[in-house]
Amino acid sequence: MEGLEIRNCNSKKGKALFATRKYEQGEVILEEDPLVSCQFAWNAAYRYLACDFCMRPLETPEQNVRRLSCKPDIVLPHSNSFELNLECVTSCNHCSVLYCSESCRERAFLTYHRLLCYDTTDAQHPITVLLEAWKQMHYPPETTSIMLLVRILAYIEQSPDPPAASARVKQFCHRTVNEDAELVHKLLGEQFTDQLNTLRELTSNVVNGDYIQEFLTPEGFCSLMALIGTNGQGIGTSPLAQWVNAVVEITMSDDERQQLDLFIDKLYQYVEEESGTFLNTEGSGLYQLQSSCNHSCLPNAEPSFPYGNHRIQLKALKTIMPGSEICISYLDECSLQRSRHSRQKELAQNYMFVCWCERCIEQASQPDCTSEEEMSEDEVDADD
Ligand SMILES: C[S@@+](CC[C@H](N)C(=O)[O-])C[C@H]1O[C@@H](n2cnc3c(N)ncnc32)[C@H](O)[C@@H]1O
Repeated sequence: MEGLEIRNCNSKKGKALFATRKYEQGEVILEEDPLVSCQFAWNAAYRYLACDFCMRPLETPEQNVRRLSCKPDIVLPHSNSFELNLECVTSCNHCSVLYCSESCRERAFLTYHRLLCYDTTDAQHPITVLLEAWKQMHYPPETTSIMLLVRILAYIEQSPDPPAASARVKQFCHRTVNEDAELVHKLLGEQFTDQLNTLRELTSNVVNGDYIQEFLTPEGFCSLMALIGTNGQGIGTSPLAQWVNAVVEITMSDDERQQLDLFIDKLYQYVEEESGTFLNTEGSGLYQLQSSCNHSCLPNAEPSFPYGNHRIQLKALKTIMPGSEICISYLDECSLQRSRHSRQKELAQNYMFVCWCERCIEQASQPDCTSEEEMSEDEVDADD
């Protein structure tokens, strides 16, 4: 971990990632693969075809946009600017799960799949039953997946050194028992206690063993749910988004560019109309270094998925000096432009913390400039 260190930041933010050397704007700070990752259950149900291990798309951008927009005749120009090698696609030797390569198949089997191999067409199989229960409790847009939790448990249980694997999992952001319960309540809604018990029972039918007993108690399971809710990083590997990124780089006349931009806007509109919420992130993963990155409303780094799979890259948005904390934004561009009041509200509602970033601390001493529109949204919220 050259050039970086994880250490305690303060009592408000907990652990944080710090630079131990200078990073120039645009420089890659880190790249890492997740401990485990998985597709969201609803995305899989909508046949979002991706490698079961690394989430690389297993369909071309054209196939992807035709399916998501329900327009089978759409033709994407410059399709050759996006290469998708589907020749190496393979499946598990024992079940029908698909992988983009032999290497992903082997790594999945070694990490968790040995314990989770099952006939995906068997409606009675404990994994199918668990996924169906999860889908009924957690409608899109999903923010995490019960499969991520199941893969963590299988990862510990089939590890050559289960206590060490369990310790690695426990290093992720930790909260108190009450905070865990509050977070899971938020994740599952009003029925949370019953639903948590159902999920716990169904999960222990899927994966069980000596080394994971502590995670299958009511408290341990709640804590693991909070762990995936707090640390799960959304993974975006949409082939359509990758095609858009590739065509933006092509040199063309202003006229052609304008036509192409209009065409892209229309594509997104079609997709949004048919299956909007399935477009942006297709799953989530648990990253050891990345998950120690705190949020800032003035971020100095940005994560992306440049390889079209679950490998994350963190790049500097500005020059970062040694000793500085490296922060990303948990909010989207649009929310970042809003007042402190609105940003704090969104972070509290979606991530359950009060933001102590530099920008919020500085703005706390100034009069809040919440717009009338934001105020009236708050009033609507308050009425709810
Ligand atoms: C993915 S973890 C980041 C690492 C975390 N600080 C730790 O100690 O493991 C996300 C959690 O960090 C804390 N956090 C992140 N950004 C924060 C901020 N700007 N202000 C206060 N707490 C923050 C919140 O508790 C949040 O749920």
